Amino acid sequence: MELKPNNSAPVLTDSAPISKSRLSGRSGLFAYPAQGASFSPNLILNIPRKKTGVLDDVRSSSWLDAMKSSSPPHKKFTKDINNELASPDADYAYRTWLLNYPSALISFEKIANNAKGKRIALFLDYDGTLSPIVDNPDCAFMSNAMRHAVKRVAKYFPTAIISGRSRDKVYEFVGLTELYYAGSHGMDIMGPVQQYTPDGHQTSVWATDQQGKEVNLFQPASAFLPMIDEVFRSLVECTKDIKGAKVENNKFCISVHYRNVDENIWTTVAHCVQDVIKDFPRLRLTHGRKVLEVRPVIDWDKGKAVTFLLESLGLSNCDDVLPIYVGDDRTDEDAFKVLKEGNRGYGILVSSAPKETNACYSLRDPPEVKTHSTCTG
Ligand SMILES: O=P(O)(O)OC[C@H]1O[C@H](O[C@H]2O[C@H](CO)[C@@H](O)[C@H](O)[C@H]2O)[C@H](O)[C@@H](O)[C@@H]1O
Repeated sequence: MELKPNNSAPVLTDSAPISKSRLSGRSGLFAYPAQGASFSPNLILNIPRKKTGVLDDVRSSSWLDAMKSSSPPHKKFTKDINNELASPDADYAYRTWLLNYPSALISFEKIANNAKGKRIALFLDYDGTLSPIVDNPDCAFMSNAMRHAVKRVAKYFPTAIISGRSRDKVYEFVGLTELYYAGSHGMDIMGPVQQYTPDGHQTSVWATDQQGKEVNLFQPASAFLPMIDEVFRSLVECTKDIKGAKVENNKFCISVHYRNVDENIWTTVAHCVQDVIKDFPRLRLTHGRKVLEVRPVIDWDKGKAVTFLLESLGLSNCDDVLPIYVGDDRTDEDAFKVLKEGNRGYGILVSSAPKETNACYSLRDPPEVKTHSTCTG
């Protein structure tokens, strides 16, 4: 990929010390010259982390509870899909929850009426939304029918995928050139060349995509690349003897999967992760679906990525634009919140179990997402 820096080159604004050895000697890893790499001061999050006591956190039951509750047991997408709701109690709870978060399929007419005269902008999560949750993260393929539905919808509406995966990986899975892609939970956005410069974001560069088309690359955490690489290698090393553990490099963040690890040793996984990151106060840990995620402490998330893309597309502050975000995970809540707070559009949560959410509607699983996309397109 050829990169062409535009006029608004990143500024060196490292407001807090970071060891020189971690930044030096690895400039080749930067997507654009390390000289221009930035810790944008207004993006740095101030999350105090105690140096001691980190491991105590892991030992506490709240950690284990969070790990246990991070994902319902995934279902095989076969005919017994409703087995999860086999218990009458669970079924009742789900139907009661649906009163507050109605099915986007059943509410399709209402949604279509709201969208009348408006331009829809569609944002989609990948894992658990377009592809089913499976044991091996490398095999989370989307179906051809889903690909076809997304391709069709993207013909009519600007459509972006915002994933926790690396941007390259999610593109490899989806393979559609007509979409915009944001990887690493929105920390790696390949969007349109901006006719409109999103407010206060000076760290974009022009680049060319696989087709040679000019695009805009926004990577607010680019200065963290050497650190992420170093931590990735340490995590691989320290989890190598834990059967079933898998460390995935998502470029600007790292996933440590424990879905296939014996539940009795989940705390061992958590210990390893805490042990590695305790010396990196600029990294933090979050929970995903049977996964611990290590990411830079910057004020950036999927919600900010939605705002950024809407601005880049010239679609923000327009009354005639209706952004819709479809996602299944905690990280998607940031995007639901952004749309809900500004009353700008709405989120659709993909879940087959009741969950607290900022979304307005729900879909049960990826097959329902496909049906909904087919209706929309
Ligand atoms: O933002 P997303 O596109 O939803 O990505 C979030 C994480 O998804 C992947 O992990 C999850 O899906 C795997 C495949 O189904 C599953 O095995 C794993 O347990 C889930 O956590 C991906 O591997 C992660 O890197 C993403 O951060």
